[in-house]
Amino acid sequence: MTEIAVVETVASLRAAVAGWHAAGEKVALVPTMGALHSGHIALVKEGQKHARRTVVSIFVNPTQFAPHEDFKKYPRTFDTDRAMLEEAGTDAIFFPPVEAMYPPGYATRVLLLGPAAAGLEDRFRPTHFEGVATVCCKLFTQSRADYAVFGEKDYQQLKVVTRMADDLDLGIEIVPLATIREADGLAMSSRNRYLSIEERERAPVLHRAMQALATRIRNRDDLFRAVSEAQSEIVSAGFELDYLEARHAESLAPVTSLADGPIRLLLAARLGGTRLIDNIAV
Ligand SMILES: Nc1ncnc2c1ncn2[C@@H]1O[C@H](COP(=O)(O)OP(=O)(O)OP(=O)(O)O)[C@@H](O)[C@H]1O
Ligand SMILES: CC(C)(CO)[C@@H](O)C(=O)[O-]
Ligand code: BAL
Repeated sequence: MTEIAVVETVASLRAAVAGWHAAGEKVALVPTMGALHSGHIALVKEGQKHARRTVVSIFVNPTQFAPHEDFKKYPRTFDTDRAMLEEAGTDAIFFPPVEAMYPPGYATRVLLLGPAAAGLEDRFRPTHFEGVATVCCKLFTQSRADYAVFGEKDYQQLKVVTRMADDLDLGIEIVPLATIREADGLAMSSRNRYLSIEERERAPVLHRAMQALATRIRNRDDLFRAVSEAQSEIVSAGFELDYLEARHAESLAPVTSLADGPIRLLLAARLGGTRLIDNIAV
C-alpha cells in the first residue's frame, strides 16, 4: 500500500492535481469534516468509479457552525481517518489549517437563494448553507477537481451545492451518492458517536417512521394527516422534532399530494444533545 499524501496548502493541492491532469487523469474530490465512517468511504469508492484519482478534504469548517453549535467538540480523529483513506486507496488528503482557508482579512461569502432558502435546515441553521457553499466553492476552485461526491444524507446540502456549481459555472460535476445506513436503518453520521447507548437504540425510530410514512403516501393516504401522525409518533418516542416534511425531490418546494411530483421526506430531530438529520424518497 503506498503512503497517502497529506497536503496542507492550496499550492501543493493544485500542484498534485495539475500533475494528474497533465497525465490525462481525472480527479474526484470528496469534501468531509473528518471523523470518517463507512458512508465517507462509500463516497471515495464512488469517486473512484468516475476518476482515476481521488482527494478527500478534511476540514471542520467554522463558517458553517453557529456560535452555539458543536464546532469545538466536533470529533477530530485524523490518524484513524488517514488509515481508513489509505486502505480505501485515496490518493491525497487535503487537510488545511483554518488560517489557510480564512486568512486575516478574509471577507467573501457566497449568497444563496433557491434550495438554500427552502425552509428546512435553513430555518434552524440560518447561516449554515452560506458557510457550506463558501467552503465548497473554495475547495472546488482550489482543487480544480473534475468531480465532487456528496452524500444524499445531507439532501438539502446536495441540492444547494449542485445549484451553486451550476450557477457559478464552476466546471465541476457534482456526483450524488445514496445514504449509507447501519443495519438497523440509522443513517451513518459522524455525530452518531455523541449518542448514549440508550439513545443509539432509540435512534432508528426516525428511519422506521419515515419508511412507514412513505408507504402511506404511496398508498395515497391523506398526505397532511400521514405527515402529522408521523411527527407525533417521533415526538412520542422522545425526540424533539425540528421538522419532518414532504417536499418536491428536486425543487424542495412543499407538496400536498403524490400528484405534485417525486416526493422526498426530510427530517431533523434532536435526541438528548444530538441533532440527527435524515431523508428518504417516497
Ligand atoms: N451515511 C452517509 N451516507 C452517504 N453519505 C454520507 C453519509 N454520512 C455523511 N455523508 C456525506 O459525507 C460528506 C461529508 O459529511 P460529514 O463529514 O459532515 O459527515 P457526517 O457523517 O454527515 O457528519 P455530521 O454528523 O457532522 O453531519 C457529505 O457529503 C455527507 O453527505
Ligand atoms: C460539505 C462539507 C464538508 C463542507 O464543510 C460539510 O458540510 C459536510 O461534511 O457535509
Ligand atoms: N454534514 C453537514 C455538516 C454540518 O452539519 O455542519
